Amino acid sequence: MKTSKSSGKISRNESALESDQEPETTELISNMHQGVSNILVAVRCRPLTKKEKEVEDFKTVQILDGKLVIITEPPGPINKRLNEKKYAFDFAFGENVSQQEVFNKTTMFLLEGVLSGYNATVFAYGPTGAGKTYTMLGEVDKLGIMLMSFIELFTRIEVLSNEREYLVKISYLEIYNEIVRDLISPSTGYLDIREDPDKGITVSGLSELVATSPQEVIECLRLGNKRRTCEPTEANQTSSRSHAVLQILIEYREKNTGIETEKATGKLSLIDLAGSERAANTKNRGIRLIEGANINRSLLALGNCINALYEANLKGTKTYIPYRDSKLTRLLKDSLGGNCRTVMIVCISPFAMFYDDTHNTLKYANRAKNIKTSSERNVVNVTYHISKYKDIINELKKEVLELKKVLQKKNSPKNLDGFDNADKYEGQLEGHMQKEAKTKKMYFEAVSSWDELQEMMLTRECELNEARFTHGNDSNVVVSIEDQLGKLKKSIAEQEDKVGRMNSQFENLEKIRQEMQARWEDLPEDLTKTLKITLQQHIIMLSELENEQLKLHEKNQLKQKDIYIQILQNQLQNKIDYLENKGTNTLEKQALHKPKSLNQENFFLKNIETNNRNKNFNYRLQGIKSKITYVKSEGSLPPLSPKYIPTKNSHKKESKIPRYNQKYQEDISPSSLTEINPIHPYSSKNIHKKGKAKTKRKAKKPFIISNSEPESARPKELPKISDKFYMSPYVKRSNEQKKNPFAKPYNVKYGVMIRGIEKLN
Ligand SMILES: Nc1ncnc2c1ncn2[C@@H]1O[C@H](COP(=O)(O)OP(=O)(O)OP(=O)(O)O)[C@@H](O)[C@H]1O
Repeated sequence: MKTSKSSGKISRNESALESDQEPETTELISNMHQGVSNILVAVRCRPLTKKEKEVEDFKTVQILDGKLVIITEPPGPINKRLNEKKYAFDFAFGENVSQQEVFNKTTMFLLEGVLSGYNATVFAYGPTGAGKTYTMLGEVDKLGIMLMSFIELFTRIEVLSNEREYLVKISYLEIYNEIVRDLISPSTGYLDIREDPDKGITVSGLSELVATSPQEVIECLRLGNKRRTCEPTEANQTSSRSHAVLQILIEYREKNTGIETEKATGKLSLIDLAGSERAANTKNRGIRLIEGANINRSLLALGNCINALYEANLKGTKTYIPYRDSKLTRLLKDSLGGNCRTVMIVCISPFAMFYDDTHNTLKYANRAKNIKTSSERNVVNVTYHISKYKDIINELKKEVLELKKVLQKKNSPKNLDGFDNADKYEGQLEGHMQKEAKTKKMYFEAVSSWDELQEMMLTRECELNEARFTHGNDSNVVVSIEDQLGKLKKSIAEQEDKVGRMNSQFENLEKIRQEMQARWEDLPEDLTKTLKITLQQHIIMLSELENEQLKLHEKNQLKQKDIYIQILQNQLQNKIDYLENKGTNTLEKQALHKPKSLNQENFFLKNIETNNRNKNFNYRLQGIKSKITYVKSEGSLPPLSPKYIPTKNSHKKESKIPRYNQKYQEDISPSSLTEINPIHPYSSKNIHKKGKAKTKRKAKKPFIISNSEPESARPKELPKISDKFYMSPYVKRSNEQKKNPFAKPYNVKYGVMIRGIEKLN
């Protein structure tokens, strides 16, 4: 036998179920399992008995397509025309349908549920002599639903015994004249029907027999039926005068779980009702009449309950259901509207004399089929197999995740009305951007000031050199310039500190900005977009600011190169002059020029060496380029190197390198360089403002330093200026951020000049 351990489902019986059941049954079963409908109504019409055929062989009932019941009013003296009514049911079984087929279609599918903790009820309803007992209990060799259910249940339990421990208990009672009696132990007397909050409807004191095989149940039923109140009536020679209720309780517990599991209980109620009858037809008298009244009373109550359930279903509202009107309805409370899957097998007779009963029965049945109830599993103590716990845990995990998401959404500002928090976040960003922009500007200002100080220092160094050359080392002018240089160096060091502070301030602000961005993730999508766009604009603005600074710096670098070229040209020219004069001039001339030229030459060579060793010289050249600007714009003489001081011999110099001749003569004319101004007259931080050395400039003709100089006119080799000046990493990053402004920024130093400061340190 094939079993499925993991799912606990019954393979053998499922396949048996599939093979035995009609497709429409599968649909009905599916509907019942889904709770679409919890009541299945089947009609079974028995054949005419011999006796009936002798009286009247007209059949009032016809079954079509296994679902349709056509009832025809027998023709009489008044109604000559045949009057037909049609009713459709879940199943309609004709007179030739076997017991097995009825069981397969109406009861077999319930058993799986019963074995898994659901309640199910099958009851036969109908007028007396219509075949209820035949259907439920059966006859010799024609077993009814009760016995077939037992046989099937025990077969299934055997299959499932590897996984579950089952306990089967049976009780058998009758309701006779509104009295409940135990059919297994008749000595228990009359019993009470009670409603237990946990167990549902129970009969107190009812004996329960633990059954281990179908044979035990057959024996029990045989004994019970002997005790059942049956009397011959006009309608039925062995008429059941009571409602017989067989209940099968199935408890089970999962095996081998390793976990203490709880038990589940399924209950199958199989009911053979007493026949509904009309006193007129039965011709009962005395006790039979009272029996009939009680039977009809309980069946009437059953009919009323079915009606009420039908009405409630139509209205979709809660309606009072008169279960308490009879013992039967009290007992069937959870078989009709409660926690139960119910099958009502309506037995009818085609005998013409029972036409009215048959018709009324069909009307009830028609209402009953519209009842929908909600079925629940009896989970007093639910037992699960270990594999099911895994599924449950996974489902619970999913549920927890979903709930967390819901909770997050609920707590998130996204759910606050619209953009309640938009102002707050926009305000924060605005404030932060202002801080960043301000800090960045302050940083650039600090660097510019530092640059200016560097420029001044270079100027002073040039002046110092000149002063030493002109006035001697101990002169007042030299001492004064040395003093100024000392102060300048101190200011430069302070300015460097300031630049460093500004830089780290900006870095901190950047971190804060990143934290702020992270907080935006939980905001409404539109708000996040707005904030990101605003931030993007801000970053672009910063980049533009940085680019401007870079452009300025590059421009200065070019000018510095030009100046440097010019210095080299001068050196070269001086060398040439010196060599030319060496052979032709007098010894006095040589004495006059040689020391000066050598002095100048040493000064610049020293600077070139310094430049090669570190980049200080670059910064000093930066200072020089500023001077050029002054020279060009103001026509003032730059107080630069002694190189530019003309020789007293003012004859036109002829370069031996022809390509330099013209330019050199234009640039350095003797008349324009007769005097030098040792103090830069326009420096904003001119510490010599009040100095006595302030003199008026006389020279008008400045150097013409132009970047438009043809390439061929430039010296082939220039002192290298570090690549780092051509592209700021910050600008690089900003360009990337233009593409993706929210890309994670990598760790860089900001600005080009700060690097220079580091080098200096
Ligand atoms: N489907 C059937 N095929 C053949 N015979 C049937 C069928 N149904 C009922 N009978 C026969 O009809 C007679 C009456 O049936 P049964 O006793 O089951 O009726 P009942 O509804 O239980 O009546 P009551 O309510 O009075 O107990 C019996 O002799 C039974 O054998």
